[in-house]
Amino acid sequence: MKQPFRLALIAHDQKKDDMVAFARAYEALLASCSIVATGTTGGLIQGACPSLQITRVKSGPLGGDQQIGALIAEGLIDGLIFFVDPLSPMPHDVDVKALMRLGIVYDIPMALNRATAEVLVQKKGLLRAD
Ligand SMILES: O=C(CO)COP(=O)(O)O
Repeated sequence: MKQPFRLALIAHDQKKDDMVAFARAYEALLASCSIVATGTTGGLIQGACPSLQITRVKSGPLGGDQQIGALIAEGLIDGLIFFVDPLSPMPHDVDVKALMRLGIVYDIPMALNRATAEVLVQKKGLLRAD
């Protein structure tokens, strides 16, 4: 049986509206995924897209980015969509960098803006490698 694509979704505060709009636009495709999200992002997406199965970890500044990084290191995430705010300083900037670093180390598809996220969901088709 085909295993669901394990997708992590994260958005910084200034990008949350964009993430919710993205999730609504692709709700039917995302519904086939097993989604993990940071706390606030996950709550907003869940409210807008009731059909999605979302597991929420902690909020980013409280360790959520690190939790998702640990899932990547364990081989439990197939792709990351992280709408990053490039214009605001973040208290947890080191966590954000560490998460992106692990995405590179483990070579998972990692979209940091909507244009790339669209390519990921449309072209890659959210298919697992295994
Ligand atoms: O801060 C974040 C990512 O760095 C996101 O966390 P929240 O989804 O809890 O706002």
